[in-house]
Amino acid sequence: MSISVAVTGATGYVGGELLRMLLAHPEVEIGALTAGSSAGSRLGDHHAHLVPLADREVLETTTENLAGHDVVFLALPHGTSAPVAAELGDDVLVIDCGADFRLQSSDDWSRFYGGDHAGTWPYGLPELPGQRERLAGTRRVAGPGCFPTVSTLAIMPALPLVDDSALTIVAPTAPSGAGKKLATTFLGSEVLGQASAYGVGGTHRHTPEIEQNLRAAGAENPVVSFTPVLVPMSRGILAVVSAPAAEGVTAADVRAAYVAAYADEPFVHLLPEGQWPQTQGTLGANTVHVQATLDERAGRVVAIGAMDNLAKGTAGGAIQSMNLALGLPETTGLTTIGVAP
Ligand SMILES: NC(=O)C1=CN([C@@H]2O[C@H](COP(=O)(O)OP(=O)(O)OC[C@H]3O[C@@H](n4cnc5c(N)ncnc54)[C@H](OP(=O)(O)O)[C@@H]3O)[C@@H](O)[C@H]2O)C=CC1
Ligand SMILES: CC(=O)N[C@@H](CCC(=O)OP(=O)(O)O)C(=O)O
Repeated sequence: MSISVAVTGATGYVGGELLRMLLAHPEVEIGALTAGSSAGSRLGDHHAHLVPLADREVLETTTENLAGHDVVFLALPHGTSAPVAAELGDDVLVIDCGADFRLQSSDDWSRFYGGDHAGTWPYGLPELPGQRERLAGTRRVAGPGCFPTVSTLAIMPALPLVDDSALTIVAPTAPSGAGKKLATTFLGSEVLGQASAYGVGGTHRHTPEIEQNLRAAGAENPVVSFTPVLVPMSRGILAVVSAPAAEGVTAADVRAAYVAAYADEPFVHLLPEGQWPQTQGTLGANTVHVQATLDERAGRVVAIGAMDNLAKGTAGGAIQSMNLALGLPETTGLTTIGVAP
């Protein structure tokens, strides 16, 4: 089986990570590579690490250039994906790495993004209950935001054990989450050697997406206070999630819930008791490392997830969804092996 794949936004961070991972996929043949203003350049001018593709020309993102592929990944800025997707046939598997089709509520879309809501596609987080079935055979996938993936997987098993109306998430994150254009405008002197919170006070646009996921995972009335924190690293997120424990919950209950939930998940790695997730172990891998416990004194469950925002957080997760949509084994071409030190 050879699946022809086009990547739009190929010169960006997500496009580059998609191509790095697709090069390792045994069933994939890499077709058109497209972008915006950099059309006409060589891919190697943008991604020196993608040696096998260095001399490939970057094409314009047009319907003609995307025609004839089995799969089209959209790694474009918010609002750019919907018009491109509208021109692609229903038989083509289209996977959007941006936000255009993630939210179910048009009110949430208006409040956090503004403008018209393009619609809702099957959501590319296979670990949510029933989601593998929804992704099987689909020809449209909305790839999740990076904070929603790691936060959801960190706290999901504990939801029956906590008050889900009082969740807090504080998540140190890498500037690469902002994309190449923005990340290269951060001054080194402003990012190196400091940490800075942003999107404070319930304003970050991933807040409704996280709550949507927690509802899908069984939470009745999830209310999340989410604060991302920019820190000096090239990739990675460490999501620290906590919520009041329900009456009578013990540390053993918390551990048992995580063991049961993740025993068979290929890409969620529950660490041995007492070992806490670090971003480094996830770099370049399609994994989330998870640990949780009970803070008995404060009466809260504390759960931590580490993830590479570009790997499982975007490109790897998108390829995992591609595998499911096409009926391939879910793990095909995806690694759980990170990079260290
Ligand atoms: N970075 C991350 O960690 C994550 C990103 N995402 C999402 O993935 C998508 C891509 O993000 P990222 O790679 O970080 O962004 P980048 O800014 O790094 O890359 C954007 C890409 O889109 C291309 N592009 C920009 N405008 C247009 C246009 N009008 N038409 C065609 N191509 C265009 C750019 O091409 P050119 O160089 O020619 O301008 C570039 O290839 C975004 O929707 C983002 O929200 C999702 C989860 C995590
Ligand atoms: C550092 C930084 O700016 N990170 C981004 C993460 C964006 C992301 O992961 O996803 P989408 O943009 O596709 O929603 C942010 O906070 O918006």
